[in-house]
Amino acid sequence: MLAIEARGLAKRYTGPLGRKVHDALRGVDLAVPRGTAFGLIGPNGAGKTTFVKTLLGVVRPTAGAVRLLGGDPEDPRIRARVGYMPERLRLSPAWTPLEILASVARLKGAPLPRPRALALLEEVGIAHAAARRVGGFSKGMRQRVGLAAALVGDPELLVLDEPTDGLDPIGRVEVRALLARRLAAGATLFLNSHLLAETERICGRIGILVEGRLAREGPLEALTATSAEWLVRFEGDAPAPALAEAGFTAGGDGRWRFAGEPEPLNAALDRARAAGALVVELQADGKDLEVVLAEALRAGREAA
Ligand SMILES: Nc1ncnc2c1ncn2[C@@H]1O[C@H](COP(=O)(O)OP(=O)(O)OP(=O)(O)O)[C@@H](O)[C@H]1O
Repeated sequence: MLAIEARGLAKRYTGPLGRKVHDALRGVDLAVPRGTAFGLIGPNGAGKTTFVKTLLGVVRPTAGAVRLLGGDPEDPRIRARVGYMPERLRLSPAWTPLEILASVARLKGAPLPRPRALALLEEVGIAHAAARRVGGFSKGMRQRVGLAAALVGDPELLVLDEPTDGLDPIGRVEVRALLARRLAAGATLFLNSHLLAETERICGRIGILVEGRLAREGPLEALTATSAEWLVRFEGDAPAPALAEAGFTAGGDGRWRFAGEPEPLNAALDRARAAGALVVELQADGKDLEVVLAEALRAGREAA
């Protein structure tokens, strides 16, 4: 079952008299299965926010179609099952977090007793300010209120545009843990973020949007994997000739390199251990998301 299904999604923003302004989306196909976490990344202006708004029926696509949780994103019954946190939160300054949650609950037609609202605010770490006006809140505090608002009604699909923007490092860890709990409970996460490390930690599947097109899409491991290479650190006085004999080559940084699939790697590690070596660190030699993004950008611009 799919949580999100986009087919041939295109969005052309037009100016007065229909003059062409910008093709923000140029035919995006995407399927996100239920219960998974998907991260959309890409440079400024790539069309990420337009994509999210199109998903949610906030922006009408020029061409193509979207299904959310098997239904129409403009259907209020579908909307009630989706939690959305926009990139630019507009919170009425005179309202308190409790009042904001109550109003979201009314809009969604979801009952929200006060203890449940307080529990939500507790979960995002803002319960201490539950009855204070948000006008005086810091960016991080506002962000937490926005996240609590997105969680009203325990949505099956959470669409979050830059959810950790403005949060301090502890706040980021807390939000990551919260998202992991929701995912474990069966929710689907769709994250739009500039923070690659953040996306890498939360999402199992990644899409890279470049100039309105999905340049790459797939499981994180597949996007970041190089050929099967491993870096191993042995305890200081490991016998170098025996390591070379076992199939390792010196990496130059104190680590040893092994090229091969997990099975031959383990056999080589067994040989090294039999010769008295002790493994203290083992790492797959992959690219990080930053490198993958840079490659996708280069390829996308060369193709354009
Ligand atoms: N309402 C609008 N009218 C005209 N052009 C728009 C409108 N909204 C967005 N655009 C243009 O569409 C393109 C994609 O914008 P969008 O906000 O979707 O990108 P983004 O990937 O979310 O960028 P960022 O990472 O900077 O938030 C940009 O060139 C932007 O200027």
